[in-house]
Amino acid sequence: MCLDNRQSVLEEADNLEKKITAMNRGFELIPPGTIKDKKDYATFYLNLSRTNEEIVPYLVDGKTAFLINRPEHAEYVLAKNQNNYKNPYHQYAELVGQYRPTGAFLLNLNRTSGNQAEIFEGIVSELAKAGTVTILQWQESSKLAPVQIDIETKKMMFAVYVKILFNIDAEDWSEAFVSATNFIEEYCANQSYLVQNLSVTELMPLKQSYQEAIEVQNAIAARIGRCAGLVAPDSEVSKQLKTTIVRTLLNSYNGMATALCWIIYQLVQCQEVLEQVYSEVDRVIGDRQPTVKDIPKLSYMRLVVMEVLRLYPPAWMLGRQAINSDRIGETPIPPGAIISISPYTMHRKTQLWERPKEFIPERFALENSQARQAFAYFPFGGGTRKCPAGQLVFSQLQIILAAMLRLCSFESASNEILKPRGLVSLRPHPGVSMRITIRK
Ligand code: HEM
Repeated sequence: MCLDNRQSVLEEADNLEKKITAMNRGFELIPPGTIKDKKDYATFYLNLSRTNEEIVPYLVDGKTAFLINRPEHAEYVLAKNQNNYKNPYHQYAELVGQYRPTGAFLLNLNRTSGNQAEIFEGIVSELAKAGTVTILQWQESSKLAPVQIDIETKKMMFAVYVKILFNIDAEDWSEAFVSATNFIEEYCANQSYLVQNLSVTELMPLKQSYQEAIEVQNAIAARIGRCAGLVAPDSEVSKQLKTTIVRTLLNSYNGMATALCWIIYQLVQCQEVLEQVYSEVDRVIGDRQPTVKDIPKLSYMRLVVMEVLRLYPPAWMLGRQAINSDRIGETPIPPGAIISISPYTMHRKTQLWERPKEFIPERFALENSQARQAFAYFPFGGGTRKCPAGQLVFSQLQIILAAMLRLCSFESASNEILKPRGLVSLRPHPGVSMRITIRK
């Protein structure tokens, strides 16, 4: 572990982070309600999907785009005819990088010796340890003030995945990376609004903060690259490697943190389900750390995780762009057309799901799932670009939740009903604030 590097990246990131948080923390870039439906992208697309049309055309910056509205068409674009649909360039390019990490990049990073099962055991033990340490820290700080779970889960998951993927201890960098990323996500999602509505003098400091936030991400990615030995100690880390590292981290920690946060929120809203989860955790785990062997025994918790990822899929919107002209169902698709495929809207369609707004984990029990159409449920996408972590994500969330719930209980510190806010990920809005106590 390279301590010198670690010290200087900390200072570098810390200075930049101070500037960003001074600019951004505590205020919304766009005053609530200013552009109504459009600012609330998740509701905008949900409303679009409520028509009976098989594909819903809509306008983006004057050009026609299409929202896929049937599972068979999601399957067609994401899998069956995937070669005709590439990832489009969009305003998040700086955030996610031009270079896309693949499953192969992830596998190469796993320098742990041993077979797949041993590697997975290592990941599980890392998650169980992180869940235990974090929940006790949260419980301590909750004595003074409620914990902002939406921010804290991101910091925890960032450190966990830097450890799992790169074998580096990065707790000290998580605050800087997470707040820089939050700022970029917010700025990119609202960029056209800001450009149209702010004067140059108002826009300048935001643009500068945005550049600084990108620098924070890159500085941390470069040090991770060096500390992990992905380049020689004295050589430059290429832009390609930096963006690959940033994007790998965003893919892994951001989705996991968002999922964990929604699960905790949803369980606290539904005490009956929470009680069943507690009794399963107590029966299966008792007073030790959860391990790989517990995963199949935490069967009710798995249904809970699947149902939360139906209601609140963190990767709520997948974008593609047609390369050649095509026909999807009855609809002609011109070359270059943007195609939006949303797990969020598909997971809430009344034609596919009974009582879709309700939280009913039992709908994922085997006997209730067999007749389900392919691509009615696809929180991890589909085809060759499907999430390489895929099904393992359910198990990883089971472990981290079991590690937390066996020790502590959560109580909402606010009566506010959260709304999903669709930026890069589906964030809980305005934020999840909880009190945490040791379970008797
Ligand atoms: C709840 C957690 C997660 C969710 C909901 C999720 C969802 C997704 C989805 C929907 C895609 C496909 C995007 C598209 O088709 O455009 C994707 C891709 C990807 N995910 Fe995940 N993911 C999660 C966790 C993870 C984790 C833990 C890792 C790594 C350890 C990971 C690594 C990746 C990578 C590398 C890709 C890009 C694959 C490629 O393009 O070749 N994800 N993820």
